[in-house]
Amino acid sequence: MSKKIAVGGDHAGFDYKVKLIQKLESEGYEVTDFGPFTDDSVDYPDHVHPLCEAIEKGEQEKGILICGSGNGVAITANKHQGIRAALCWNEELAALSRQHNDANVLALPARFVPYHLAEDMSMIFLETDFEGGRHMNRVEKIACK
Ligand SMILES: O=C(CO)[C@H](O)[C@H](O)[C@H](O)COP(=O)(O)O
Repeated sequence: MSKKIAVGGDHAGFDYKVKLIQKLESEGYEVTDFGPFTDDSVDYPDHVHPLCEAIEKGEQEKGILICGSGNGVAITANKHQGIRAALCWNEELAALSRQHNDANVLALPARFVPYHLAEDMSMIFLETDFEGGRHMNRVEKIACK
C-alpha cells in the first residue's frame, strides 16, 4: 500500500491539516499539501480540484480533505469521475468508506469533530482495505457512463 497521501481543504480546516500532516509524516507518509497554506479565507474548490486531478492522473492514490462541515470539499471532489469521496464523522464510517465503498478521498468536518477524532479517522482510512466481493459490483456501477 502506497505511503503517499494528498491533503488539502480550506481555511476552516487549516489548523487540523497542519496537525494532521505532522502526524502523517511521523507515521512515514509522504504528504503532498494542496493547501491552503495560511488560515486566510479561501474558496475550497481552488484546492480540491487540483488534489482530485492528481489522484485521477495516478500521481496520488488517496486524499484527505478538510473544511468546516466537510460538505463543500466532498461535493466538489465527487464531481470528479475518478473520485469516491466520503464525508465521515466517526471511526466506523471511516472504516466502512474503505471496506464497502473503496473511497479514495476522506472528507473531514473540522468544525464538528475534535482533532483527535479527525486524526483517528484519517489513520483508519489509510490503513483499511477495500473488501471487494459484492461491493466491487456496486463500486463499478458508481461512475456515470
Ligand atoms: O463547504 C463548507 C460548508 O458546507 C465548508 O464548511 C466551508 O469550510 C465553510 O463554508 C467556510 O465558511 P466561512 O464562514 O467562509 O468560514
